[in-house]
Amino acid sequence: MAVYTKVSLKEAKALLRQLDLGDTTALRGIEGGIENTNYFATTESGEYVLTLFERLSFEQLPYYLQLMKHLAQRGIPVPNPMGNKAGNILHTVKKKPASVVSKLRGKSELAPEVAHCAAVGDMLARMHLAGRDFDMQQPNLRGLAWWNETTPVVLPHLEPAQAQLLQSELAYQNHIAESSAYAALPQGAIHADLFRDNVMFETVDGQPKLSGFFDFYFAGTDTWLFDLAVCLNDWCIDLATGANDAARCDAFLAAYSAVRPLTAAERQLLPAMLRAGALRFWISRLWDFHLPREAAMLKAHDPSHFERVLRERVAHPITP
Ligand SMILES: Nc1ncnc2c1ncn2[C@@H]1O[C@H](COP(=O)(O)OP(=O)(O)OP(=O)(O)O)[C@@H](O)[C@H]1O
Ligand SMILES: N[C@@H](CCO)C(=O)O
Repeated sequence: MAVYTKVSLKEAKALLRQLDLGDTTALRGIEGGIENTNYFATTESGEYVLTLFERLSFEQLPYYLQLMKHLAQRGIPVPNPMGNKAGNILHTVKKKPASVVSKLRGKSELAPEVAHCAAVGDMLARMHLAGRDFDMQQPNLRGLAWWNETTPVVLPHLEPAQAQLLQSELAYQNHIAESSAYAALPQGAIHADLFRDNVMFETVDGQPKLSGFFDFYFAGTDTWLFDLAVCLNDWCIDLATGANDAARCDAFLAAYSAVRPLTAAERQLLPAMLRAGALRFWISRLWDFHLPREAAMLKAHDPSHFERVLRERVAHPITP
């Protein structure tokens, strides 16, 4: 259960009252998640999520919280950070950085169908456009520089064929990043980790309705195409084999492009970015698996999944 730091009802009441959210009537620890301490809080004005950040610092958090606030203000369904009278959205509880955000309705859809993929594609494009006038910058901390730094750390743990694939793919991505087509890719604030478990859906009139994107703590400034690729690699593949699912992929891309048509450079580089998206999570999973740090040990994801996805993306490039 992800409650590393216990918060009493009294402590929660004090904070939520300061945020003008009314009296807190219930506080319940949330079991999912491994990074942070999370509670659902019910107050007279609604339901909220209280998070105590166990790893991210006071310096790192403003980018993520301000991005969520910015997107929420522009109608993108994301948790909205609640501010105090002075407008501060980063709080302190038990000496740890803390936030109180609106609770999203619904639940994650872990076996998405075409309709779910279309809904995520549509909202992803809207989110990218809504982020255009967000004025804070932070590099994608799990981008190319991190892949170059981390590859030598994980290489000693790999079989020769895996090491060869990892090194050749990294060389390919460094080469792509130098190209003029890459330089032409539109950039902005991206989520960078929008997997099935970071999106909520509710059912309205028997139909799935997207009710929110959350967990923005890998967000950063990067190409919109990379964000799209990360999504396609999770929402639109067969998890057992890593193979592309053409129907879901087409639906995702069509819905995204209907809101923001892809540029020529984006269409050209989609196959390369699908490989980049697989490489990013292969490396991070290898890193978590072979070099575990405290909390990450609790549920290291299977690295071989993204090795399979990468091999599929190399063997069967898709053309948008
Ligand atoms: N704003 C929100 N609205 C509704 N539910 C939320 C919200 N934020 C978090 N949750 C619920 O809490 C669970 C844990 O949150 P989250 O996944 O962000 O955990 P974490 O420990 O902060 O990060 P990680 O997923 O990286 O371990 C989610 O799976 C979701 O069910
Ligand atoms: N979505 C990531 C975990 C959090 O970054 C993964 O599946 O490896």
